[in-house]
Amino acid sequence: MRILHQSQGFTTFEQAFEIAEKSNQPVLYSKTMEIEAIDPLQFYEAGYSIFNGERSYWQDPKSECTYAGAGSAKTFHIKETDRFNALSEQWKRFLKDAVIEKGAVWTGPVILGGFSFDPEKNKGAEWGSFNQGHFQLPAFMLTVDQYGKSFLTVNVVCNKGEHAVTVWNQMQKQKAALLNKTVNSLKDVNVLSIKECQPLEWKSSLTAVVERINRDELEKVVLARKVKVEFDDRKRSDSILEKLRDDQSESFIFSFEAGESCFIGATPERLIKKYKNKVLSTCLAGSIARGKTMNEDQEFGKELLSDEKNLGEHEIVVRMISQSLEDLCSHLSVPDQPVLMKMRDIQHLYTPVEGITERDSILEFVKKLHPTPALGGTPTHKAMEIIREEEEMDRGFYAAPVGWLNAEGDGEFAVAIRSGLLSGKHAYLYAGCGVVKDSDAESEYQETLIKLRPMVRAVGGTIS
Ligand SMILES: C=C(O[C@H]1C=CC=C(C(=O)O)[C@@H]1O)C(=O)O
Ligand SMILES: [Mg+2]
Repeated sequence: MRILHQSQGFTTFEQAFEIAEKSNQPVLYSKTMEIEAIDPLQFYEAGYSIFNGERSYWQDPKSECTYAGAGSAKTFHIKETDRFNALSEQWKRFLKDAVIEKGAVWTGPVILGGFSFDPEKNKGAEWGSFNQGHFQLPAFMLTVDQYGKSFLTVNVVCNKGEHAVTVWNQMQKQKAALLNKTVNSLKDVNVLSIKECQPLEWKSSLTAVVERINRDELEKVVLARKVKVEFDDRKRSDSILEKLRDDQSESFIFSFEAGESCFIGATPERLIKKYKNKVLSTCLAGSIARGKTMNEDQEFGKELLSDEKNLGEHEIVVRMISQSLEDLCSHLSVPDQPVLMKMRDIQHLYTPVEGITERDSILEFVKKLHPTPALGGTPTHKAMEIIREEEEMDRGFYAAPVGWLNAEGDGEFAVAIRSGLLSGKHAYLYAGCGVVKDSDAESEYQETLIKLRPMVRAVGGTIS
């Protein structure tokens, strides 16, 4: 005799199998329950032994909603160039017959992941696991809401021919293992070297691009570069997340594992947030260092707020984002002036843009907005051409949309700057800067150094 603690959960679980049996299609079963409060990072770490390579993490700056995912009920490997529509269609199709017992607002089936920056760029070998889009529906997803309440969503794909009791028992076993796991302290991994990839070539290419801007070929382009870090062993994303959480609480903190690789970072830049009919985007461009004293910091802030070069860099982003959102929103509110956003190492010009919309899916907004001139340039097409020509590297998911999406089409995406790729005993860290007519190669280079600092520090290194 099989002993099974049959609950309401099991009855609906069986229903999902019945639907799968009849339709001959996989059917998602998704159930959420409130659980004892748990630190999402502890949950992420607990997932390591069973689900290494299939974990995800997302935290917004206000910790309104934090997700930690362990295991994959379904991975969406997006290969199509039109990656936003491809994911949208696959997600809708996948949810068609789903049986969902949703508990609270940020729970239920949620996919987490990101897209490539530019599908037309030749793929770098280090980005091999990520395709044009990589999203995971976690088998076990922890949600921690703004009040600190914790919810566990369990997602199972039910297939024709499978035995409901067997699948249920296996899921219960994994759940118990995950929630009861004690986490050991992480082994120290040392940085052997940090190498800036072709910094001199990057500076000369930037100077050449400024000349093209002065010849009116385009108005702005963001040029990025890469730093390669070597460790004496594999660096675990858990320890990096821990540092980013301590250091970068004003940022979106994310980690997406794809087998042996992991894309991880702490970005201050929201692309779009959608909840029901409300959307919010933020324009972030124009930068200056933090001061060493409070006085100096305020002076730097004032200087940034009145600096023509930086205001120009910023205004181009506000213009493009406002125009793009106008097409998708019935009402839009755009402040006249930027304000400062201060992070540990850097301060930026910041303009929030809010709108009201009738559109169903956040992916429509992602498609319309990416790449904004904070990461691409303007005119977009010309800027992308120049990035393809001038940058020696493949950006992969750097500077591209990363985030999450739920069954209602709501979600939040940020642009993945201040980020890096973990691959084997290496990490590749990225930073870029907005190049405009008044740009100077040396100061743009210095700006990228500042932007690299949080990730270099988080992997255990230093950079000047
Ligand atoms: C492209 C990056 O930053 C963008 C976001 C904020 C400020 C920027 C700037 O001032 O150049 C960039 O547009 C990066 O950090 O890699
Ligand atoms: Mg700049």
